[in-house]
Amino acid sequence: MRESQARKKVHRCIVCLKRRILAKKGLRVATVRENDWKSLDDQKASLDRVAYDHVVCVLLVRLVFSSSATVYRPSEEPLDETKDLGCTNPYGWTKYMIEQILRDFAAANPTFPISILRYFNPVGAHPSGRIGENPHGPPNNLMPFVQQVAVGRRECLSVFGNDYDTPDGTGVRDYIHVDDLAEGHICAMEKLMTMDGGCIIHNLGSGNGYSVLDMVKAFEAASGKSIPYKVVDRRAGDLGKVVANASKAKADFGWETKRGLKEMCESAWKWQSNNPYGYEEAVWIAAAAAAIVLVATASEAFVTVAPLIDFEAIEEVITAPATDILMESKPTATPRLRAGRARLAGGSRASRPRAARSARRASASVFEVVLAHSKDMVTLMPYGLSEKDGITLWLTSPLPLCLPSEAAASASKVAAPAFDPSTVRQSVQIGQGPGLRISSTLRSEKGRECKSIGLGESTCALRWAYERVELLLDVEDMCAGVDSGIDFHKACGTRLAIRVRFVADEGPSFARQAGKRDARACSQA
Ligand SMILES: O=c1ccn([C@@H]2O[C@H](COP(=O)(O)OP(=O)(O)O[C@H]3O[C@H](CO)[C@@H](O)[C@H](O)[C@H]3O)[C@@H](O)[C@H]2O)c(=O)[nH]1
Repeated sequence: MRESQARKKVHRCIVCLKRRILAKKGLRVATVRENDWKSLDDQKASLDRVAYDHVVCVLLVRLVFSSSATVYRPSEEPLDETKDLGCTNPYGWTKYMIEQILRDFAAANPTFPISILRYFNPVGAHPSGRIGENPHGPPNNLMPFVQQVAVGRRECLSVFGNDYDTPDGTGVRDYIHVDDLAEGHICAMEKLMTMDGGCIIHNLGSGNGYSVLDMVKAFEAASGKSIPYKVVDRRAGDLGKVVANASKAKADFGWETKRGLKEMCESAWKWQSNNPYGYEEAVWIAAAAAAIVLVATASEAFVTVAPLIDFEAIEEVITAPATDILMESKPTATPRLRAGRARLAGGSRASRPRAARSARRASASVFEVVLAHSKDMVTLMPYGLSEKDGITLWLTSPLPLCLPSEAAASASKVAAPAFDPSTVRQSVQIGQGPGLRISSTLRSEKGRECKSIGLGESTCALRWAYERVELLLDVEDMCAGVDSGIDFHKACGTRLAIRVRFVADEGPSFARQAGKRDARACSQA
């Protein structure tokens, strides 16, 4: 979908939303296009007065601002909206200043109602586990850090100080589930609909304080994981206790938090465990049952498929479109592709040494791979490679990688959703073990966008921007104990065609490693 189409779609949604709001208020709905606002005065005469006002209001003059508890002058008393303001960090000052501007603006424009919402500590995720917080780099905030420890991305949580004047000495905060926060916004918007002007300010917090260790324990209970932690010095600027007095929001628009620590931690864990590396680094591939097909071509070199092979599912996954796609990308490979599939489907381990022998003869080997995979991890283990070997992987997304529809996911069918760049995030994550370094180039089929991605030692991330792209991964170095493998984490949505080519100056040194690999492969299978 082109950008203009995406914009139109968003615009239609906005208009639809506005109409619904108006209809809910029992107002006549006037047809007003987004871009018409400048000429609304001209249209005034032709519109029903009330509807006009509300259309204008909906379009132009109602605003909810996401502010923060950080605008309050440091205080360990429960913070109500009358407490003194004053910040200790630049982020806080941005919120403070915007609040000030909005207050002034509302005063100067008495028909412009504004709601300022001061968030306390939002945590948790959408209950589906598909939308969650995705910090860039090491998380600064407590819960994302805890989540990454639980999922194995970080070793240990640092607890910033245990000598505060709090029950267990660790910092106490007012954590609020993001869904409660979202509902707070709806309440604020509804309140604004009843207002002719003015600026209202509300805290969005629960009024309950929990310590760092309370949060750790709650998360351990929700996730079943242990969260190792060590106590370190206080973080500069931290307060012992920051808790909201949230009674004003309840009094003014009937809002209060409904979800507790359990829901916060469970939803956060669902998100994090489903997406260990967040949006950028998650692999979204087929939603079928755990299945993977490797098809050896060219020199018939081999890749060991470690766990979770479900050949029935594979047959289901390798449907005509996938094959077509492979054919499209490499038409001459088709007969070998079939042969390779048959051999793999037979699952004969005895064929592996033979495949390795074939591979020995080759200085370049090509594997065609089709993946279909559910939540579980599948490991592709490059067979019998040594540190001298190079490997090149192409990951080709035949269809845009999308989140599957719920229905498709629950039916364990491969979904082929429509491509909508405004809503879809498409990504792949490749994890490597120690010693495996990868660099990559992402390019769209039409060469419209080229991007180079340097991969770290353990992960890589990319996002598809177009409907069809290739990811070219050059494995530059692979250590001798190739038990690292290449892990494709988590995924669903559609199929990936992956071509794997081994490249080495003198040919892959399978001879030295094949026996060891075979033993390992067998023990894993
Ligand atoms: O790795 C960590 C991170 C945090 N903490 C502690 O956990 C508590 C919560 O910290 P954090 O999640 O960073 O939240 P706050 O420091 O309360 O700040 C958040 O909450 C404020 C009030 O909403 C916002 O203004 C800030 O932007 C937002 O980061 C504090 O006691 C921290 O000392 C740790 O012990 N270890």
